[in-house]
Amino acid sequence: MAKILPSVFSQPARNSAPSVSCTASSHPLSGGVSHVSLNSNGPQRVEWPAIGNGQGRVSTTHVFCASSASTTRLSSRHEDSPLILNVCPAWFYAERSGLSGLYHGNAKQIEETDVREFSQSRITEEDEEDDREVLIECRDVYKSFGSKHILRGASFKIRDGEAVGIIGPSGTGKSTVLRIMAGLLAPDSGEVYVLGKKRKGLISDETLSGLRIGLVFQSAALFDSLTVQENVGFMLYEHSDLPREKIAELVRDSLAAVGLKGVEDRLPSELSGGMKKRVALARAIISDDRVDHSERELVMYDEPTAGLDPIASTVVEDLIRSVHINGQDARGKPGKIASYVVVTHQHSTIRRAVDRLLFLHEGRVVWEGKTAEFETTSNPTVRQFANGSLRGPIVY
Ligand SMILES: Nc1ncnc2c1ncn2[C@@H]1O[C@H](COP(=O)(O)OP(=O)(O)OP(=O)(O)O)[C@@H](O)[C@H]1O
Repeated sequence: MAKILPSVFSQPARNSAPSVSCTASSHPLSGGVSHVSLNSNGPQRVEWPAIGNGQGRVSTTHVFCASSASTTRLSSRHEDSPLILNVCPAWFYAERSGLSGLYHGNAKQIEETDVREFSQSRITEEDEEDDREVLIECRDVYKSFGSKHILRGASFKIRDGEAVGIIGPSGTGKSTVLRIMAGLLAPDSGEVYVLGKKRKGLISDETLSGLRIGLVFQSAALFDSLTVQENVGFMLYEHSDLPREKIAELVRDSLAAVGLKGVEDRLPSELSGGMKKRVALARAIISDDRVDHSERELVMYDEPTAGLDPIASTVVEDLIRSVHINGQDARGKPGKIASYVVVTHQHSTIRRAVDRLLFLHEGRVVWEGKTAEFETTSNPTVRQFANGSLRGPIVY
């Protein structure tokens, strides 16, 4: 029995049946758990290897699922967020940040009883897989609108330099998450950390956080009565003392970066849907070039390709990539925007524009993975979504 994790063995299994027991042995080098055996109801005895890093502090998460037929390693990652729990009614051995234990239940029971507890590990915890700075972290965020409980314990991190997609069924709270990250909406409970500092209110209450956050709305949200020039340069006209000619030059540069020329004097009503989205993108990336560009920047796009034909979508997807080339801004100058988040439903956008995905379902992140894993994961919720199937855990 592993000494380092006494809680695993001393605490009663949740919702336990009397015949379940769990044993483990220490890894000779790391001191972590190297092997876990689960003896569950009936004759089957399931065993599986576990990789622990022990030493009293477990930063790696391992979730194992023991069904009567087989034992599957569901996940082994370093995230604080809850893992793939929407899998099967079974026994789970979950090890994370000192909150290790043996759990039983179907997805609902697991999520409702244990996920909040899982996400309580400290923000300062080292991440062994990805040590890039965390720009924004949401921890156990809840948000309701009246009686509609939209976010129910959403936890995730966005790191410096990442291109992250947030996907999931309609109405699951993706745009709500973006607005909370952007500081336009306050969570009912849970925390949002910006560069490791807990946000206390909305963005309007904040002193400089060191992170510039841009949000490109789904509808492009251009001001109808302003020209493209005025829309793109809006922030600089309102909040900088730059001369008008200089703003005009920056607007021109930003529009050129999204492939638009000579549209400065047009009104939004004179643009196609794709052009409006590009203008919104230009508005998100424009900035006063006298400002210290060592300040980090995160741009968030809410369904940037919704309503566009496949080719126009490709143009916008590639633009999103290109304006975020690491180490360069939209005008090819050194330095700022390298991180972005895209909420999308479109497969092409998932494939082309982002590298990592967060899958939001019923108000929580139920799956995270690289874009390539989206097509191959066995997670039934993601599989159903990827295949557009009517059968599966997502109920319409
Ligand atoms: N300000 C608000 N007041 C009341 N209800 C709201 C508000 N904002 C969002 N909602 C509701 O919260 C739910 C989640 O909305 P949200 O836009 O975050 O979902 P989504 O996952 O982005 O959906 P979609 O993919 O369809 O755009 C919806 O039912 C929506 O009607």
